[in-house]
Amino acid sequence: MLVLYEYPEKKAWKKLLLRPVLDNSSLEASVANIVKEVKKSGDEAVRRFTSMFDKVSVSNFKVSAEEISEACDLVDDNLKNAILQAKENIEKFHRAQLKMEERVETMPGVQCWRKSVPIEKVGLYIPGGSAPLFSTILMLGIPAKMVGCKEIILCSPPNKEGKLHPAILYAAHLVGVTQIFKAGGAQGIAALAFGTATIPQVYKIFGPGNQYVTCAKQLVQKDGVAIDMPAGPSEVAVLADDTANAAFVAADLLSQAEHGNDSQAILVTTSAALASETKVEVERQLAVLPRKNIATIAIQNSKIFLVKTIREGIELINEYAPEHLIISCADDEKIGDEIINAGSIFLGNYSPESVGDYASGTNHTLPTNGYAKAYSGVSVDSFVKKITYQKLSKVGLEGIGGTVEIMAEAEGLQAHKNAVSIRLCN
Ligand SMILES: NC(=O)c1ccc[n+]([C@@H]2O[C@H](COP(=O)([O-])OP(=O)(O)OC[C@H]3O[C@@H](n4cnc5c(N)ncnc54)[C@H](O)[C@@H]3O)[C@@H](O)[C@H]2O)c1
Ligand SMILES: N[C@H](CO)Cc1c[nH]c[nH+]1
Ligand SMILES: [Zn+2]
Repeated sequence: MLVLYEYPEKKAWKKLLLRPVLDNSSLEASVANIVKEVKKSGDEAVRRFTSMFDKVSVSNFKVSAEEISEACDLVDDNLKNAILQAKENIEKFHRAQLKMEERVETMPGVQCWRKSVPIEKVGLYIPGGSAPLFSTILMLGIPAKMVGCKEIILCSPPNKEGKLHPAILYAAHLVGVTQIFKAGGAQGIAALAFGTATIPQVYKIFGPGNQYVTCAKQLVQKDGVAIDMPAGPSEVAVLADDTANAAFVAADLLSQAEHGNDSQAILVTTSAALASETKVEVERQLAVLPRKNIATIAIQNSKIFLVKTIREGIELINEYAPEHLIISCADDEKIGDEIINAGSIFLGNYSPESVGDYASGTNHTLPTNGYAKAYSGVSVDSFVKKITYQKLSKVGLEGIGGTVEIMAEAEGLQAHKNAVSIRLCN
């Protein structure tokens, strides 16, 4: 049952907006142990934790070419066509992000420019604990391939038969993943971070996952591996006025609630009528969901906030910094412009969040747990490094040299000054 908070005071917001998290100390300790073991014992530890958590013993983590071709035959044409349509839109949206930057002459004879260089080896984590999220492969594999990453390594947890879902293998093959491994959870992340005899080490790890996966990504960063962002349990916030439709709002809240027990959905509204109708609708729609058990727990962690004005609603949303925000208000675009903290925004009554999850073109790998205050979702930029270049002519160095000499001297760094002076004297 969704809890309704009527006109909560601002000073209470922070506490009311907390996400449902596992006890952090025990989570970190158990994930740190898994990471340490994989670093020390490689494949043996990955195998051990796979039996422990995925309840299956896997002799060879690597997915063979035969397994891929068998899986491709198993995916029906309807699903293949849907995946192809989604792929086309995701490619279109991400291709528009590829921009060549100009050379800039900051002073006569001083040229500076920046070039995007693909990260050579990337690891894609594809969640598979409670649902095989093959759509995430499109979200990560398409931009990785588009920018030219050479090695694209995919890890995902095996099912009880020790296999990956056929659609995962089909999508991975379609986007050009180079190697696929049946290893999930914190052990899969650690394998990508340190490498094992079977699983190659990568330079950056991408992808969402549950709290174990997200914690592992954050821990391996300390060993010098980059990560995209903390993309943990899914969440959605809806900001609505009395033009919203309660049945649509309830469906949107449930669409994220069904991801996991620790997902969260919140409704912020100025309409008391919408608040109570949505409560009823959520119960009605929830009762017939196949993942009712999961969504029910997530809904218990979810909330409705009745606020006095939309302005107050905007402030509350900016404090919450949701992964997804749906704005179902008459002034959707104007309100959207005032949101400063959100991963991805869906405007109006006909933009359900699940369209962004699969097929509109935007990326669904997004910051959760308030990280949208500082992080963006995955984009083509996530898969490149930007190298800056500069070239000075003699005239250029003559023009800028004095400035550098004065600054270097003021910092007490004589050798820096000398590198300029020696050239100006010759
Ligand atoms: N933020 C985003 O962009 C985004 C996108 C898609 C999905 N998600 C989220 O990804 C998550 C997927 O979670 P999932 O569980 O279905 O799949 P998952 O693949 O992330 O995690 C499954 C793995 O967790 C590990 N695990 C389970 N219990 C454990 C325990 N007690 N100790 C240590 N490890 C354990 C196991 O190794 C298992 O293979 C959901 O929370 C969903 O909301 C987020
Ligand atoms: N809503 C998830 C991101 O939080 C992405 C997803 C994949 N499949 C369905 N949904
Ligand atoms: Zn989703």
